Amino acid sequence: MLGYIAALPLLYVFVYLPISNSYFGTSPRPQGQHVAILNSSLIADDVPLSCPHHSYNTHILSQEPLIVYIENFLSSDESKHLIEISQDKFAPSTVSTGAETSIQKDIRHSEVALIDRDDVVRCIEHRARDFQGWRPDIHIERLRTQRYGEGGHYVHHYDWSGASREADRVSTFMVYVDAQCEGGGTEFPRLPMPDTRKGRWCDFLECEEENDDAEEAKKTKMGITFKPIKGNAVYWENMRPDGRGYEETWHAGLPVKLGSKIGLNIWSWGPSRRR
Ligand SMILES: O=C(O)CCC(=O)C(=O)O
Ligand SMILES: [Fe+2]
Repeated sequence: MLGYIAALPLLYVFVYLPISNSYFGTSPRPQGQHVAILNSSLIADDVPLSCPHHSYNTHILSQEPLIVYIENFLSSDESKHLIEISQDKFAPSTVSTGAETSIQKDIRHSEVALIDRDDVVRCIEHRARDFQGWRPDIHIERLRTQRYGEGGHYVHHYDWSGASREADRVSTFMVYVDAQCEGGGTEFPRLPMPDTRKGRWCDFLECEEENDDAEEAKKTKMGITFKPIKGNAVYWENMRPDGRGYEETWHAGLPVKLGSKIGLNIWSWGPSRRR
């Protein structure tokens, strides 16, 4: 059972084709190399772009699957800009089962804006590709902001689709662009709580009160919730090396109880290793 995923770009034009010499002229390429054919919802390699210096802090939550918390992924000017360019584009979010795409507010209650690729946005795309080591085999899906009002939420789901043998969403950046809200955390019920005595996890995760019972405190607790903190991001890898999705990445956008939250989805597509 795949469950619901955020509406997918048109897959049929994003097919990883084995490169053949006849298609690409005479220069021979090694067998097994692949190339993506892109449509307007996936971003092709770009002309070089000069981006202002930007720095962020990283905190590794897990190595397998790789999950990294990124402080200051966006500057406050970038967040402001993303909010501005999204305003007149927000439309009700959809969910997709693979075959069908529909609005289902019991599953996903929010609005999404497919944003234009101006220079600020392209520098954010560059940052996301740079973070992933400029992997030549991945392509970023057109960026979308997502706005949740009171009661807005997204039930537990995977970001990977499993729908195509050729390509999948190999990684996710969940970026908090605005977070003037109560509630609205991003919950991963299948991830264990890290040792909160090490690192600054309670700055970023919902933490329980200190437990005086030493035995109780030692037990590993399952389930973590990232607080929505403006400018910060959670990065995770969706796919195992064998091509299956990581079940640990099952996650939800918890209901916003008060106020509103704006997220930014950065999804990278890469060749599927499924057989
Ligand atoms: O808003 C969140 O916290 C999660 C959003 C999400 O999982 C998604 O858009 O795929
Ligand atoms: Fe998600």
